Amino acid sequence: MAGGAARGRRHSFGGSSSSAAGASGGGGDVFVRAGADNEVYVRADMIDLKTLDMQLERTRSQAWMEHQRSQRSASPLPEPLLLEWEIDLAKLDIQNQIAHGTFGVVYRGTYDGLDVAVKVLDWGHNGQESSAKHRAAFEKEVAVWQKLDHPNVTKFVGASMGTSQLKIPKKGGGRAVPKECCVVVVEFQHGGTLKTLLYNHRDKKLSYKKVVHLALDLARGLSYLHSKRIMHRDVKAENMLLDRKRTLKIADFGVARVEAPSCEVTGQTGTLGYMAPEVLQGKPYDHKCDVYSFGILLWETYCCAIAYPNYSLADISYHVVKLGIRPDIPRCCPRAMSDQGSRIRPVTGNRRPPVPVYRSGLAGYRSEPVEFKFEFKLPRSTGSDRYAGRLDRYTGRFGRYTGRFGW
Ligand SMILES: Nc1ncnc2c1ncn2[C@@H]1O[C@H](COP(=O)(O)OP(=O)(O)OP(=O)(O)O)[C@@H](O)[C@H]1O
Repeated sequence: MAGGAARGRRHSFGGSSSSAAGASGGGGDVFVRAGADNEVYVRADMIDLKTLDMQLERTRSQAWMEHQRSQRSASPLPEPLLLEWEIDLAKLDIQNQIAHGTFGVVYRGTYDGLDVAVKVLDWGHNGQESSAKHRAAFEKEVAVWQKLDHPNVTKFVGASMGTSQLKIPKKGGGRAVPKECCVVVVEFQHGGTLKTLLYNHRDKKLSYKKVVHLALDLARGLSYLHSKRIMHRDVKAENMLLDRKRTLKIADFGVARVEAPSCEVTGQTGTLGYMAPEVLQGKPYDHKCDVYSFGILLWETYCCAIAYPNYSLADISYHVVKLGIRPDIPRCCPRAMSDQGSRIRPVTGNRRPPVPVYRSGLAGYRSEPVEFKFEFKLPRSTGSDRYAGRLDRYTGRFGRYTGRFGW
C-alpha cells in the first residue's frame, strides 16, 4: 500500500517534504503523515529508488511469465519440429498413380505448388526384421539424396519416415496404402525415362547430337556424384529421367552408397547387363563400377537397343567375366565416339601399340586388361566445340576405369 502510494505520488514530492508536519518517526523515517485526512506521504530524500526499480522489474517479469504460461495452456498442442528434409504432409497433394516400383507405388502430385513424384514405399509384411532393414536402407537413401544439388540429378524435395496420414485417391487402383508408410518426394520430370525414349527410337535411332548431349548430361551427373564420394551403383536407362527439354536427370538412389575414403565395397548390386565384371564376380569394387555402367548405357543410347537382351545371370557372367565379351560397336558409329584406339592401352606395363578392339568385333576381342577413357569429340556438323571441351575435362576424372572394358 505504502509502495503504491509512493509510486502514485512520486512526482508531486518536489520540495514539499520540508514542509511536512507530524513526522511519524525519527529523522530516518520514510513515511510522514500530513493534512487533516492523515494522508501518508513518503519522504523523497529517503526513497531508495534503486531497490524500488528492482522490485518493479521483478514484478513485471513475473507478470510476463504468468501471461506466457496462460497463453501456452490456452493454445493447442505445440507444432512438432520437422527435420531438415521432412515434408509437411499438409502441403502434399497426391494425385494419380504413375508407376509401380519394386517396393512401392509412384504417384504424381504437388507439394507446396511444385510438381512432384511421390514414392510411397511398402515393404510388405515379411516380418519386423526385413522391414527394419528396408527402413534403414530408406534412411540411407534419404541421407544421400537430400544433400545433392546438380542440374543432372533429380531434385529431392523431402521425405517422411512413417506416416499414417497420407491421402491417396482411391481411383488410381493398385495396392492398398500401408498403414505406416515411408514417402519420398522428388521433383517431377515430365520427359519420362531414358528407357522409354530409347524404346521409342528403336527403329529410327536418336541423332548423334542427341546421343552426345545425353552422354554429357549423364557424365556430368555421375561426375558430380563421384565428387561427393557417392557411387550410384544402379546406372541404367530406367533410372535416368528426362525433363521437358530432354535434359537427363539421374534418379533412384535406392542402392547408392557413400564411399568411405580408400574403401571398396562388395555385394552384387545393380542390374545385370550394366554390372561391371568385378561386381558380377562379387569382388570388391568402387565408384568405377558406375563408369562401366556408363559405357553400357552409352552403347544403348547410341544403338537405341538393350545391351544383353534375355541373358540370365549365368549367361552374362560367363560372357562378360569369362569370355570378356562386350557389346559390339556398329561400324556406322562416328570415330569420335567409337574409335578409342589411341585411348585404349594395355596396363600390363609393356608398351604395345594401342588396341583398336572395336574394329575386330567380338571374335577378335583382346581380353587383356585395358585402360578405357571415354573421350569423344563432337563432329563439326554439330557446330559446338564447347561440349567437346567440357567432355574432355570430364574425361580426366572418368578416365581411370581399369576393368576389362574392351571397346
Ligand atoms: N521424379 C520423377 N518424375 C517422373 N517420373 C518418375 C519420377 N520418379 C520415378 N518416376 C517414375 O516411376 C518409376 C519407378 O520409379 P523408381 O525407379 O524410383 O522406383 P523404384 O521402386 O526404385 O523402382 P525399381 O527399384 O524397380 O527401380 C520410374 O521408372 C518413372 O517412370
